[in-house]
Amino acid sequence: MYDVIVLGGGPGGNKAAELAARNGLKTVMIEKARLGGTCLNRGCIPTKAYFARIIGGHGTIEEMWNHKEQIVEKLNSGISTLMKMSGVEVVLGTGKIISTGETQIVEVQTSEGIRQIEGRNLIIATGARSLAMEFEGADLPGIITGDYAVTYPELWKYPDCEEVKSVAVIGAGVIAVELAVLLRRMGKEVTILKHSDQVLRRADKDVKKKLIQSLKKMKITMVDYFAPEKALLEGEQVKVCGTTPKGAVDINCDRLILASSMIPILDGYGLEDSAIEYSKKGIKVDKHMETNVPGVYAIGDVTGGMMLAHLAEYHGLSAIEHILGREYVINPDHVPWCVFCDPEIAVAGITEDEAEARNISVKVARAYFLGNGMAQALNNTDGFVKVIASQEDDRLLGVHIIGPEASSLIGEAALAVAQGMKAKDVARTIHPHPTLTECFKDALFRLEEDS
Ligand SMILES: Cc1cc2nc3c(=O)[nH]c(=O)nc-3n(C[C@H](O)[C@H](O)[C@H](O)COP(=O)(O)OP(=O)(O)OC[C@H]3O[C@@H](n4cnc5c(N)ncnc54)[C@H](O)[C@@H]3O)c2cc1C
Ligand SMILES: NC(=O)c1ccc[n+]([C@@H]2O[C@H](COP(=O)([O-])OP(=O)(O)OC[C@H]3O[C@@H](n4cnc5c(N)ncnc54)[C@H](O)[C@@H]3O)[C@@H](O)[C@H]2O)c1
Repeated sequence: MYDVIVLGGGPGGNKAAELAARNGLKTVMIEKARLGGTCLNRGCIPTKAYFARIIGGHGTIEEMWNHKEQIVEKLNSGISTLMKMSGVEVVLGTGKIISTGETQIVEVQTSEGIRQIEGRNLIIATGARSLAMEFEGADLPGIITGDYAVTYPELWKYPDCEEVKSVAVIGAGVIAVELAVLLRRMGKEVTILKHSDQVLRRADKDVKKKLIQSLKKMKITMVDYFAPEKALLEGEQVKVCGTTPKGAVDINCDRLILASSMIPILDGYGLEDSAIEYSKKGIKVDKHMETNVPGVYAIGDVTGGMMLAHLAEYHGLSAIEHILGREYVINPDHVPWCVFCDPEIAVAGITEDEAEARNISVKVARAYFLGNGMAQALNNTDGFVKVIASQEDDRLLGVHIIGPEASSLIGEAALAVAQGMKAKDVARTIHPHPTLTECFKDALFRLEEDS
């Protein structure tokens, strides 16, 4: 009998299994494909390997695919080693929940046959997939879903990628924006077909405005309020036909990427036949990530909401702490997130609009990278840091960065927001010179000047 069975070996499952085993719990993790899940094999890591090459300017397009493959291989074997060293037993095969209750039973179809595994606790970490779009022809060749788009050699690998001159992307979320920017910077003609007039719906309004300007400057075409009706093949090309409030729009492209949201995976592992509560938004959990069935937890993308690798890991921490009789509860306002486009975007805390919706009176200030010595030295001055603090008690509520190395800069802001620090105290924490972090400090001081 195991103490913990983890179903799914992505970032959520890996972290939960590692923490469980390191805390002395007898742990088994079941994975049907490759360790590392979406994040390592076709999500965060491959896209950022491309990002570093294409946007960071390290090396050529020719080297890019191999660089990505090497990183994925290296990290994949790193996870195997980590699991072994932590004392996690890894079972490769497809798991199916057979029963839940006092004892959780999962049956695993392995290459050697069926194995039945019993445990006191079960953690479901089966992830998400791209939402299937329902228009006619959505499954034609040349049409790719966002969750697997980085695995296609014809989009990224030289010389195969030379064949593809134009790409259209349906969606305007993080996946759509990141892929559109990478492909544009590789020289493709890129069209973003948007559901509304927005991009990155959860981002701050000034950041969105700046992002749209940057996308236009890059000559990425955007079509607003596009509703796809059908797709057809015209020779080697895909023709997407749809409507907008201004009339019919047809787009011809070599490849079409469907990136209009990810949805939790709720089928294929016995969830439907179990007593575990779920809706199409995901498996329902409480603040400890426990489902309605005591001893059964769900973490990561399968719970819906914000789908982020780091959040999946912290969900894992929350579940394991609860199993150990301790508590770690996540405040959704304290989950930072980043978008690896050009300029980079990073967020900690809430937006001005969210503050307004909650009747919180706020003060807001900005500082621009144009006035920052290190940004000037890096010749990368495009963007700003926007800070939002409570008018009442000066608590830092939100930090929104669009600019150089935004994703590396957000850690400090995430700490300050999560710890409920006052903007004045963060500003008075000495920031070294010359660094990009001074732009954050400058925005904080400006908050004092403006109020
Ligand atoms: C293109 C793209 C880029 C992304 N970039 C970022 C980023 O930069 N930063 C970020 O934070 N997030 C990013 N994400 C999101 C991130 O990948 C996910 O939030 C993260 O992978 C979720 O982790 P998870 O453990 O919940 O699920 P997953 O990583 O999806 O892992 C689930 C695992 O469960 C396994 N599994 C499923 N069913 C079974 C079964 N029945 N038996 C055995 N195993 C099973 C699957 O094979 C898979 O390995 C990106 C996603 C995509 C698609
Ligand atoms: N850098 C990162 O952290 C990173 C990178 C990629 C993905 N992710 C995560 O993965 C998850 C999924 O990303 P995503 O981009 O699919 O989702 P998302 O929720 O960010 O965006 C979905 C987008 O698709 C649009 N859309 C919805 N229905 C549509 C339709 N019928 N036609 C056209 N557009 C439509 C929405 O308006 C929205 O802009 C997110 O939670 C995201 O945070 C994170």
